[in-house]
Amino acid sequence: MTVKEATNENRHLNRFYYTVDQAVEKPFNWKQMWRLLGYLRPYSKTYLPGAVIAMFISTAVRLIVPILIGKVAFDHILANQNMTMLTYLVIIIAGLYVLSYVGNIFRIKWVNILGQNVIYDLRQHLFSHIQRLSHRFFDRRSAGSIIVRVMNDTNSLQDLFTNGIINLLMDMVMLVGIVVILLVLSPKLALAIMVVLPIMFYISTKLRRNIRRSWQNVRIQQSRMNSHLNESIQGIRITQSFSQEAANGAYFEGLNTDNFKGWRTAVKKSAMFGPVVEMCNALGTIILISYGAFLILQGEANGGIAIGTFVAFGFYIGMFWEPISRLGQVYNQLLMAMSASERIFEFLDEQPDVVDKPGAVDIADIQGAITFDHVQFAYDSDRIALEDISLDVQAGETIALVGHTGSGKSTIANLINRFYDPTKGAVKVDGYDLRDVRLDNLRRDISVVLQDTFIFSGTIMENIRFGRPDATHDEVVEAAQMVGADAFIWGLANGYDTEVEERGNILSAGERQLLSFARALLADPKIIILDEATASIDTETEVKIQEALQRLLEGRTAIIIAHRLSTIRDSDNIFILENGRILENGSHDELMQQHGTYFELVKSQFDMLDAI
Ligand SMILES: Nc1ncnc2c1ncn2[C@@H]1O[C@H](COP(=O)(O)OP(=O)(O)OP(=O)(O)O)[C@@H](O)[C@H]1O
Repeated sequence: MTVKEATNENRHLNRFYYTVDQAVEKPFNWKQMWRLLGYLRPYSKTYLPGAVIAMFISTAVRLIVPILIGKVAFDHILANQNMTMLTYLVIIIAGLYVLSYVGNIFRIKWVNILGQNVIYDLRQHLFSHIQRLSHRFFDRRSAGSIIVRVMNDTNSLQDLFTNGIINLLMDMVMLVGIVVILLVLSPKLALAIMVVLPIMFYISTKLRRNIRRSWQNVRIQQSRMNSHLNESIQGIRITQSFSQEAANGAYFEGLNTDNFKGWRTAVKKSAMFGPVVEMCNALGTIILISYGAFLILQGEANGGIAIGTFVAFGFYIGMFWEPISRLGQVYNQLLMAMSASERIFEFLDEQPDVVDKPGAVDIADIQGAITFDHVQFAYDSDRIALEDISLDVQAGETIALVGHTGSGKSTIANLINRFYDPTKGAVKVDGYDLRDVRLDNLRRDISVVLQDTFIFSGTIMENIRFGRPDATHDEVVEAAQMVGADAFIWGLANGYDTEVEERGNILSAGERQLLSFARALLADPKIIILDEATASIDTETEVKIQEALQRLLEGRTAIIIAHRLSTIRDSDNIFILENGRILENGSHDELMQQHGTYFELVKSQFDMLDAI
């Protein structure tokens, strides 16, 4: 397949676009800029003034030296052939260059430290803020788009903070300095040369923006390739089992082609910048030589210039283009910073909807009684997930939630954890409305075991310790033994010190669940929620697990969400949910006698087993 075909063929696929919908640049906004500059405040007495002073010193030296060479050396010393003065002058100029060199070294050093610190602070601020946001926030956003903001958007502010702001200051001082000096030396020649200025500024800003957009385009292509690669590797088993390697490969080829073309365009445009600056430089030099020579011939007495002025102009013209072209660059950096910071501030301004209210209390010694008092809940305003749910769970009781997919079982668990607040009614623990209790206090006493257990990268030991980091080695082993996880852990290469990668790919689903049981047991919560927790366990293991569960649940309030009804028959109370409402409830025996929905569910599971 040719490069072109590959691109077109993939156009209809609308995947991996999350990075593309984010604007690359935004108009300048003072308020936002001011907020960004606020991140410099912690360094306003250290690196910031240091960098500014160092910058002023090196800029001042660069501005003074051409005058010393032109006006002092040419027009005075050489005109009077005073060799002693010339020696002094050379020593002074050498000294000034050393000063400028030292100033530059410190400027670069401090500016870099400053920039890195600001990005570090910003990223830290953003991450700790995101960690506090409520589930609703994460419901609306993909992990990819959040990662892009924490990494890429903060990175794109890096240039502004490391070089941009100080360069902006330095270039402005330099430009104003040169213009003033040129006007003082010879207004006529200065104005003639400055004709090139707007042309240069225009070309440099336009061209730079064009180049930057091309590189941005390359970054977007690479981002898409990364996303595709990530998804391809994660989903490789599904791809292979559906024999979709060729289609997937063709899609990658399309992305690769876009990337390839993007690079070519960006490199081509970048190569144009140097020659354009050269041309402007040449134009300025031509004006200087032609009009400057004319003014020299005219003589100082007749409104012309001295030779030293001509020499100084030559130096200044050489210094002119650098700040102008860099100002264009800083301007572009500012526009990029506006869009990146807008996205960062959007996250930072996002307030968690579940927070501790002022005066929130701790439940002194949580017992674990749970009450739902006429609870209504909706994830989105137009779709009710729970309607008029009332239930009472005594401390230490085990209840089960049963119902079809989407009936609201996990939503009940989410409300007990206070991941969301009910839209009507109240959820209470030990009689306390959860909205009046400190979140930390509540969640410390609740453990959730999900069917898709999350395993963090690290050792088995660290994973079990997750909910109680100060647990000793023996306590971890004891917890694992109690839930029957100990045997398989010793079978791993390094026992408890075996490293597992993120999501625990080297473990079976059942093993991951046993780990999460141990994790929950070690955390020693008063309330435990098992959401489909025994679904991945085979029947033989299930018997062991049932015993482990007995131990895990002993003395705790338990909410078990299970499709497999055999796991819940001993529960004190079973609630049957349908479309977010409680249809019936009671013990297994009571419900079986009622011949209602529960009875039908049990019967259908038995029929299924019989059929097998
Ligand atoms: N984060 C969410 N945002 C929006 N709607 C959601 C969210 N989570 C669940 N829902 C919706 O709320 C309803 C109840 O979902 P819930 O997850 O509580 O069902 P469930 O009984 O636990 O289902 P399952 O047995 O499949 O796990 C469903 O209609 C579901 O589509």
